[in-house]
Amino acid sequence: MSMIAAFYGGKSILITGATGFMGKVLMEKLFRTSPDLKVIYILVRPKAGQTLQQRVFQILNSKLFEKVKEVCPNVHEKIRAIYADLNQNDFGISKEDMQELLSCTNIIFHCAATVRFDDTLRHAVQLNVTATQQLLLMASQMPKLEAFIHISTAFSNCNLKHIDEVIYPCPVEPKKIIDSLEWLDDAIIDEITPKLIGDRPNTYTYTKALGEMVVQQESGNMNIAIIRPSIVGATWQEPFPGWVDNLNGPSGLIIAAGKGFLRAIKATPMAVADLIPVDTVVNLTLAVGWYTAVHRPKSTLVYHCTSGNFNPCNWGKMGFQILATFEKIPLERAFRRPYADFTTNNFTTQYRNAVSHRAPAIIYDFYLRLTGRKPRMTKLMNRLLRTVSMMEYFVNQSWEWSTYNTEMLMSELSPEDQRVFNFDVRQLNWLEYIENYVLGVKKYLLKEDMAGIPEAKQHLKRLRNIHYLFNTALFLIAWRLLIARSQMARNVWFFIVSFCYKFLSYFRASSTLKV
Ligand SMILES: CCCCCCCCCCCCCCCCCCCCCC(=O)SCCNC(=O)CCNC(=O)[C@H](O)C(C)(C)COP(=O)(O)OP(=O)(O)OC[C@H]1O[C@@H](n2cnc3c(N)ncnc32)[C@H](O)[C@@H]1OP(=O)(O)O
Ligand SMILES: NC(=O)C1=CN([C@@H]2O[C@H](COP(=O)(O)OP(=O)(O)OC[C@H]3O[C@@H](n4cnc5c(N)ncnc54)[C@H](OP(=O)(O)O)[C@@H]3O)[C@@H](O)[C@H]2O)C=CC1
Repeated sequence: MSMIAAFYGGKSILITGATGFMGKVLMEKLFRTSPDLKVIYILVRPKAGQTLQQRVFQILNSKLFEKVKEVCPNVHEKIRAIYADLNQNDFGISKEDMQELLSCTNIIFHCAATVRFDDTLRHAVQLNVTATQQLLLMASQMPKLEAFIHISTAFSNCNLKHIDEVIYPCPVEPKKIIDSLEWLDDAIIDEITPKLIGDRPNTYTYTKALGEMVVQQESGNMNIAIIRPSIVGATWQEPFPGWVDNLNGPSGLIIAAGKGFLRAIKATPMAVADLIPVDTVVNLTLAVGWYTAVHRPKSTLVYHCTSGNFNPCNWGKMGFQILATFEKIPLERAFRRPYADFTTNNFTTQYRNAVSHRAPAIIYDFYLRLTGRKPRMTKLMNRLLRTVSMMEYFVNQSWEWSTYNTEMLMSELSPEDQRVFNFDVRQLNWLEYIENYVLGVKKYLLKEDMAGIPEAKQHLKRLRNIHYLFNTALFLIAWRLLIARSQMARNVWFFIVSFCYKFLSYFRASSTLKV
C-alpha cells in the first residue's frame, strides 16, 4: 500500500491554479491514487464566458480525467469550485466560502501564477508575490493545516549559474516593492522595471524569486516547502504519455516548427534542455506534501525538480528528434517543410529571420492579397519571432541545480511509493519521450486526427516539389540577369556549356566504339 496515497485519504485539499496545466495533472493524480480523499477545493475565476461550473465540467470531461472517472465515479462531488480572483483583496472569496476553507483545509498546493514573460511588473507582483502573501495569511488561520506547498520555478534564480536548494535574497525586499507599486504610476513602474529585475530576463523569474522570499518571511510555524520545476513539458507516463494542453515552454515552438513557420532559432545545440515532464513534477509535489506534513522539517525545504543533473539532454538532440518525429508524424496543412537551423551568431540569426521567416511571410501575404484574402502571415510571423526572442535566454546557456533534498526524499520513500509517485528521471528515455510529446501536441493540443497522416505526408511532398521548383526558377533568373550584365559570367557560362558538350560528345563516341 502506498503511504503517500493513504496519507491523502480523508483529507481536504486546497489547490490554486487548478485550471492550469500543472494544476489539472495534480488533481487527476490525487483523485486517481487517493479516491477516498474528502474534498478538493479549487480557487477558480470565471473565464472566456464560462462559469466556474462550466470550467470544472470541461476539465472533468476531458480525456485527462477518463481514468479518474473509473476509479472515482463520484469525482464531481469531491471537487468544490470556489469563486476567487487572486488579483483582488481577499481574493473576492465570499464569507461563507472563506469560513469553510479556513476551518477545513488540511493541505494547500499553491500553483497559481502568471507565467507570462512579458507581464507588467505590477501584474506579476500582484499574482506571484502579493497573492502568495495573502494565501499564506489565510493559511496561518487554518487550524487543521498540515502542509503548504508552494510551486516556484527552477529559473527564479536564473541569474546564477549554480543554484542550490536555498532561498536566495533579492536586493529589494518584497514588502517594499509591494508598497511602492501601490502609489507609483504605470509609466514610472515601466521605467524602473529593468533596474529592479537586474540580470534576470523578465518580470516572471523576478517575481517568482520575490514570491519565495515572501514564503520564507511569512512561514511562521507552518510546515512549508517550495518546489522548483525547470521547463515543464507533456506527461511522460501518467495518466498516458504525451498529454499537454497549452502552448507554454517548448509546446508552442514545436507547433511552429512542425507547421514550418519556425525554421531557425538562436540556440546553443550543446546547452542542456532542462525539460521535466509534468507528471514527474506532480509526483514530487505529492511526495513533498506528504513528507512536509508527516516529518515536519524544521525549516522550509526547497526541492529542485530538474532533469539536467540526472539525465541530461541538449537542445540539439531535442531539435533533431522533434524533426525526426515530424518525418513520421507530420502536422496537417504545414506552411513549409519542417526544418531546423540552430545558430549561435547574431548576424546569422538576423539573416535567417529575414530570409527564412519574414520573406516567405511577405510573399504569402502578397499571394493572399492577390487572391482577395486578408493578409495575416506577417503579423503571425512577427508574433512568433517575438516569442522566440523571449525564449532565447533559456536555450543558450546551461544551469546546474543541486538536488540534495529531492534525492533525500527519494530515499525516504518506500519501494511502492517510489513506483506510484515516481520522480526519478534517470529512467526517462528522451527519444521516446520527445516522440510522445510531439504526438501529444498533435493529438491533444491541435486536435488533429491520426487518419490524416497520409494526406499530411502528401502535402509535405508537394511542398518539397514547390521548394525545388522555386529554387530552380530563382537560380535561373539570377543566372540570366548575371549573364546579361557580366562578361565574366558569360565566360563561365560558355566554359560550362562547352565542357558539357565535349563530355557528351566523348561519352557518345565511346559508347559507339563499344557497340
Ligand atoms: C529551428 C526550429 C526548431 C525545431 C525544434 C523546435 C523546438 C525546440 C526548441 C524549443 C525551445 C523551447 C524553449 C522553451 C524555453 C522556456 C523556458 C521557460 C523557462 C521558465 C519556465 C517557467 O518557469 S514558466 C512557464 C514558461 N512560461 C511560458 O512559456 C510563457 C511564455 N509565453 C508568454 O510569455 C507569452 O505567451 C508571449 C510569448 C509573450 C506571447 O504573448 P502574446 O501576447 O503575443 O500572445 P498570447 O500569449 O496572448 O497569445 C496570443 C496567441 O499566441 C498563441 N501563443 C502563445 N504562446 C505561444 C507560443 N509559445 N508559441 C506559439 N503560439 C503561442 C496563443 O495561443 C494565442 O493564440 P490566439 O490569439 O489564437 O488565442
Ligand atoms: N509551465 C512551466 O513550464 C512551469 C511552471 N512553473 C510554475 O508552475 C505553476 C503552474 O504553472 P502552469 O500550470 O504551467 O501555469 P498555467 O498558466 O497553465 O496556470 C496558471 C494557473 O493560475 C491561475 N490564475 C492566474 N491568474 C489568476 C487569478 N487572477 N485568479 C485566479 N487564478 C489565477 C490560472 O487560472 P485561469 O485558468 O483562470 O487563467 C491557472 O489555473 C506556476 O506557479 C508556475 O510558475 C514552474 C516552472 C515551469
